[in-house]
Amino acid sequence: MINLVWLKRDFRVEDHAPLYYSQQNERPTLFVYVIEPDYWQLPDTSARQFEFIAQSLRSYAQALEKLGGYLCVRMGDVVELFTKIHNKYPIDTLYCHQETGNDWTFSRDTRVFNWCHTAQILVKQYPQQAVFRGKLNRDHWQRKATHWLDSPTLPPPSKINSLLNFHSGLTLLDKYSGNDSFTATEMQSGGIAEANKTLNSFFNYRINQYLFGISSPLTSVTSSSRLSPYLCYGVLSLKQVIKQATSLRVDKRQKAGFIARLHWHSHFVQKLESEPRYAIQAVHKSLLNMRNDEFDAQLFERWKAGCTGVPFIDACMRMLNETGWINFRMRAMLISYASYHLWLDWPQTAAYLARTFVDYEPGIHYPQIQMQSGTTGINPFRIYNPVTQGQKYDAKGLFIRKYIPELDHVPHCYVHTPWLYSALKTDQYDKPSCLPDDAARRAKHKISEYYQNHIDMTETQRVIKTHASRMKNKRKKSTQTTSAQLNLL
Ligand SMILES: Cc1cc2nc3c(=O)[nH]c(=O)nc-3n(C[C@H](O)[C@H](O)[C@H](O)COP(=O)(O)OP(=O)(O)OC[C@H]3O[C@@H](n4cnc5c(N)ncnc54)[C@H](O)[C@@H]3O)c2cc1C
Repeated sequence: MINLVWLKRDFRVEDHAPLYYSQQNERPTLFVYVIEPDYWQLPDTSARQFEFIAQSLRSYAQALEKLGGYLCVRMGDVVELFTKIHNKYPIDTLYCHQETGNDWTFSRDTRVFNWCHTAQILVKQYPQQAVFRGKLNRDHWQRKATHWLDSPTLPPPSKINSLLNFHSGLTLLDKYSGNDSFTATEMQSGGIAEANKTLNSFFNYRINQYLFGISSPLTSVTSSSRLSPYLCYGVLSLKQVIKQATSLRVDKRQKAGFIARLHWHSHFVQKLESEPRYAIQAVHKSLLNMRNDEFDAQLFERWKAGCTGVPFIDACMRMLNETGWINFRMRAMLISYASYHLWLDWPQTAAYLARTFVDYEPGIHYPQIQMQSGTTGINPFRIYNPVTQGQKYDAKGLFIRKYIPELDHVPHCYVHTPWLYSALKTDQYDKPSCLPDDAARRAKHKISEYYQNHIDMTETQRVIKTHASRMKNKRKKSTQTTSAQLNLL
């Protein structure tokens, strides 16, 4: 009999519960990662995410080998592959981390665990965030989360009892099985060494600029921690990063701002875990049909390509397309612009953004998308003015000029509003379909009319009870001295 460690989004050897606990018995262990072609066909997945995973898995294989373990990579359906393995090497226990993914991964997990049950294989699943399965009362979440985050982290095992004595199938990582070629030319690299390098540079130097720099797309590239892809694919342990951050001797406000966001990670993922509908439908049931009667495909294409005619929006989208990352405020502005100014329903825009993000984490992504699109029914409308945002966070227009060379010749006073510059030819850079102020006015009118006529307050109470943070009042007090970004939540 063997142990099977099933890797999903957890490519590290430190604080890795499945790896650690699988070595507490005498059985040899097989470490498996399965490339699932059906997953990589989904509209919210992309080649850039696969590339990051492939890099991280290669580095994981090296780390495992140092402990005496070897990695097996296969491509196909997980249940079919596990059945084959089980026929050859009977599996006693399947060890894995709990995953809060999209609808597809949830049904895949259900199939795998049902199969284990039928084949009488024991399943040991461990959380890697402060996220809890099953019906959860939000009043108790904070206490449970604190308890879990305070519990000790696990060391890597000193030695691995491996079934294999060689890595198998690593070359499959060179063969992406998805349906797009959406790679990012300048994306962050995956792997344990890269993760540690990023973490160390942030903790040793960059954290001092954290709250000053995170709002602008220019400065956030270095001021923000840039840990998101390492956290979402489990190259770093969230718990370990929180513990390390807590013991840092740096400016208290910078440290508190960073740690607060690490806690938000689990707070948001818990929303999707508690209500998986978040990924497919408006969470407030009265708002299910708010935007579904009109979807302008042409506007959608212009938004995706960074060609809406509004320079700050377009520069942000082009940066995202090229690098696979942009800061929080600009993500919020991009989706808000699509949902309000362009009145595009969020499921398609959310899938596109997910595909652009190397750090796509469904549990953060969908709740954020719905908050910024006004479909939770409990968050205030966030209709950003892209011109004033641009003037505030890119006062000199450097960011715009970096990503929109068509505007090189436009005088500085028009760089945020080129539609006012009469010498601009439309074959160089399009005019917006509707001026931002007019589009915002129209959206406010539509949304308040819809809310007035359709909102069911019982449903609003249900959403508050299930999902709202119980930290609200405390947080409001503390934000007065920290960052304006906190107010967005
Ligand atoms: C529409 C929208 C979609 C988003 N989708 C994702 C996503 O798919 N994956 C993702 O990791 N983040 C997502 N975010 C949250 C946030 O933008 C990113 O976590 C952040 O920009 C990543 O950069 P960083 O690691 O340098 O962040 P830092 O500011 O350095 O934060 C450190 C970590 O805290 C967590 N964090 C930060 N902000 C938030 C937040 N608002 N909510 C929850 N956790 C947070 C992340 O794990 C992040 O890596 C989204 C935000 C919006 C508005």
